[in-house]
Amino acid sequence: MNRLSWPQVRSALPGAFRKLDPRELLGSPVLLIVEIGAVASTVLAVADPSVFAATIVVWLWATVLFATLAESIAESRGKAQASSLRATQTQTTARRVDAPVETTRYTGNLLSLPTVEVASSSLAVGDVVVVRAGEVIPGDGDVIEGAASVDESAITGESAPVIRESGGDRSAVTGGTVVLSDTVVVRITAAAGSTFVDRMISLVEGSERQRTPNEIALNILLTSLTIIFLLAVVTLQPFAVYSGSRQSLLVLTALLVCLIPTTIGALLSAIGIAGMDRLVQRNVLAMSGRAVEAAGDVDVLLLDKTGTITYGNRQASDLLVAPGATIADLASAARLASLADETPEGRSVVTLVDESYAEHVATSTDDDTVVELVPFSASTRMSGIDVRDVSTQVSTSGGVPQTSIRKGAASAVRAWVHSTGGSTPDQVQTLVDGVSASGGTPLVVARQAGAGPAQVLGVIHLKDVVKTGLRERFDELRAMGIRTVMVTGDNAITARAIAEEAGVDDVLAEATPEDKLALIRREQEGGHLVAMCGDGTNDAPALAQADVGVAMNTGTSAAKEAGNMVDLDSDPTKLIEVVQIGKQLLITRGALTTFSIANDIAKYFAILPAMFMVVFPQLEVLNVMRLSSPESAIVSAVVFNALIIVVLIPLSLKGVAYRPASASTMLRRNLLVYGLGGLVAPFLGIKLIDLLASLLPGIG
Ligand SMILES: Nc1ncnc2c1ncn2[C@@H]1O[C@H](COP(=O)(O)OP(=O)(O)OP(=O)(O)O)[C@@H](O)[C@H]1O
Ligand SMILES: [K+]
Ligand SMILES: [Mg+2]
Repeated sequence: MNRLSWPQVRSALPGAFRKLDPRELLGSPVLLIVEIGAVASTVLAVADPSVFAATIVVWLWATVLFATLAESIAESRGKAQASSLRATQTQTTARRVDAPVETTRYTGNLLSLPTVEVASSSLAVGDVVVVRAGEVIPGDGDVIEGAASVDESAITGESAPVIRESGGDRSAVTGGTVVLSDTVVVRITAAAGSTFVDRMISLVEGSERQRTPNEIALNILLTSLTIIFLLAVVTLQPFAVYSGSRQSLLVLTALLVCLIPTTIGALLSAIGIAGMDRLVQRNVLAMSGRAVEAAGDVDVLLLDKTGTITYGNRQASDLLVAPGATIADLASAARLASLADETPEGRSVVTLVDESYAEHVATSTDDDTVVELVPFSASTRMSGIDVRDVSTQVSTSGGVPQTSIRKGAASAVRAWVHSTGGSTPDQVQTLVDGVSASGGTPLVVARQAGAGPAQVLGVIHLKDVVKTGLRERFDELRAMGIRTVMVTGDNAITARAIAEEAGVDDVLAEATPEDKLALIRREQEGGHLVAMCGDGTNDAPALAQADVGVAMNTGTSAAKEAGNMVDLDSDPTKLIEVVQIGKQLLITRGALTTFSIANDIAKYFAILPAMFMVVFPQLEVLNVMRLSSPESAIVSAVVFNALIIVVLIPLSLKGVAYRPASASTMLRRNLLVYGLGGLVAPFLGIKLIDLLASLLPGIG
């Protein structure tokens, strides 16, 4: 929104007139005072008509209208976007699973369950639906079975399809997007009416816009200034009467409007709306204005590793056998421990074994076994399986020969092996360190047969790829004064290898969800403003605690729900733009406040001499502008005061240019430019308008 076009202004005009309703202006006392002044002047002008009075009345109304126009223009882009989003909310038919689905995790073949067709609007939270290729996903939810490529362009504008799959951190799907291939089973997480798209719509429309703490503080300042000037103008009259130059109410109103901070009062709300809009243009949805402002002051950024710094497509690529074990042992155990592991990592282990180690694995299934699944969790950092052979069962409980297999983070599996009385050979640690040093994630596999000590069988090498171009972007963040810290559940060596490759400043390895949360609290207690980028359910507490929590759109519903921003492009370095936009918002508001207040000072020099020149000819020295007549001086000041709002609308929408620099440098520079500019501009502007106004009969 760099330049204002006439059609844009014209389409915003009806809205601007609607906003003239005094009830709409209650939130902005400065504008309310101007409107009351305009009404009073209109009455006075009707009672005692003159060209001078009529001109003042017209321009006082113009002042209020320009202010409401600024807000209306700022809102116009969002309105257009909202209507295109509404188009995605068409009613569809959903295939709802017509049987109870108990667990939130893997449950077996849900596809075989009976389904009924229902309207998408009747879906409730917890319902499970089946979506086939070519069908529209009927509501927001998490994929609980299957994997599919999904076209999310209706929401993200990105035409390349994305993968959504069960179990991992890429499970969330959005209603209104389209499944391109395969079939997925989705558990609905949002009721119709409170979906992601609903939130997006109310966000871009600004219907949920609440004033931020900074905005409220500034409004209080502006209101105080207004009251001070109101008192000053009111007490001016007794002096004027005493000195024999009683002032007309019209002139006093004009003086008041010129002195109160109308410029920033008029543009304040447009600046805020434009800031949110700039984020939306970058595909970032900010659920709170407070978060956008906080982003401007963020100095620590925490990033999850998998899915945030890396592409998050962690795939098993190799099996490394431990001393004393065989490849057959390792391949079979790894496969068994992954059969029920519904994470993408788990599925990739099965794929690797089936594709590259099939000859080593005995595929015969034993009907006499009872299998108990041990699902992966972020706090145990292990997954696996317990197998009991019921054919040799002696009693119903206890005494049953049991085989347990665990795979997971080296430290977690070492602790498990240790608890059974076993130990981890040094060579295994060497294998683990080797995988880690390459930036891979090692999963150690161990097996316990019967009640004996568990034996380490080997290591699975999970490979992941660091997203490209991160290093330069993290350098940029550093230049902005932001420290980047990678927090990961992975081991220290892997963490360091990836951190090195991506170019982050710091790492916290082997972090549980609680550790991530604690780290944020610690930083906040140290006076830092913390941003967090994450995608997983295990990142949710941290995303909620962070001052700016940016959830990746690829992530889970829980993560998107917890954060206060969602990046539709799932790009962690988008935070650079978010920070820039936040800073720009704060700077723009500061700059225009400075300009507005400096501006008003210059108007003293136009109006006060004009009012009192007759009785105090000494005031002539203040009349530095050499304005043609007292009436012309007052009219020029009022006209300038109104026009400066229009002149500054594009800047308040576009924002003041931001360059990476320290806050104090920026502040000094802005005070100079906007303070000085604010002082000088009215002298030139008012003089110019005076030259034109003096041509009008009855004024000049
Ligand atoms: N399916 C799985 N089975 C067993 N262990 C796993 C599995 N997936 C991951 N792990 C182990 O658990 C650790 C933590 O995994 P998780 O991905 O939840 O961590 P995280 O905190 O989200 O960190 P990040 O996403 O940055 O890697 C991994 O580093 C890995 O060692
Ligand atoms: K003013
Ligand atoms: Mg994660």
